[in-house]
Amino acid sequence: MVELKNIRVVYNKNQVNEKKALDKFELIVKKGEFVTIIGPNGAGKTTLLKVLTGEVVLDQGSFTLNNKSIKRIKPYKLFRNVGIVYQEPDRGVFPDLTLEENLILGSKKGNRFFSFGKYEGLELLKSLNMGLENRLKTKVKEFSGGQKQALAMVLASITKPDLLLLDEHTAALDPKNVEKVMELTMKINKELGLTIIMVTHNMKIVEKYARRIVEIKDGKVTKDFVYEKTHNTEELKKVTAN
Ligand SMILES: Nc1ncnc2c1ncn2[C@@H]1O[C@H](COP(=O)(O)OP(=O)(O)OP(=O)(O)O)[C@@H](O)[C@H]1O
Repeated sequence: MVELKNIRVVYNKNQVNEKKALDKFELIVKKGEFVTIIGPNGAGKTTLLKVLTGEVVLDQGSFTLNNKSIKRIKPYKLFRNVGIVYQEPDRGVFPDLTLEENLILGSKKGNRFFSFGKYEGLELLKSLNMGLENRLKTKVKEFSGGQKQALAMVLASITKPDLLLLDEHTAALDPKNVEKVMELTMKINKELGLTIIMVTHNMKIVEKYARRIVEIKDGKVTKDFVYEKTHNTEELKKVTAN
């Protein structure tokens, strides 16, 4: 479970360009939940993800992950407990290594079992039918953006982090690959049971895949509701119209 209480993050504190990016920010995410974060530019979405990865210092408030205060988790531990996939497919993979080497490095036991070729995640990748089945020995830099991003998702998930963050992870992909990567996202949530917080500006994705939607504006949660596709499309329309 993720618990953010009364969070304030201030950039450039005590300078003329001081900016409160999050203020009195509250969010609780249960284990296994899939939460979609939306909001206008500058609302504080990326800052929220930076709080969750431990990249920014809290000016005020507390963040607990599975009942442990992050103040007591060492940064390298947080890195292991929180996975993140960014917009740019190259950021989440090792482009100069082969698919097999990427999977070995990404696996939990990667280092110890390197020579035995043990790795996880290949079945998940194969199930997407993205043409990766027979490309274990191919260098990842030769893959398409969609293939790389699918691999980045798998690498961020196979260690089963307590939390998986997705920062506009489909924004650089063409519509076909957006669908594939979202299919994988839902599998990772449902089949691996990972808790996911996804930031997106893509309202088609919101309409098709979102369940709980949290809207952020001016550093605060302004809406938080479960999107029942048949029931409250009006609620979603109100949010997306802004
Ligand atoms: N490193 C920084 N130094 C100073 N101000 C910053 C910094 N990072 C973000 N900000 C400011 O904090 C506010 C929140 O930014 P943030 O990047 O979290 O918003 P966002 O919702 O992710 O926006 P976008 O959708 O455009 O990515 C903005 O006003 C932004 O200009």
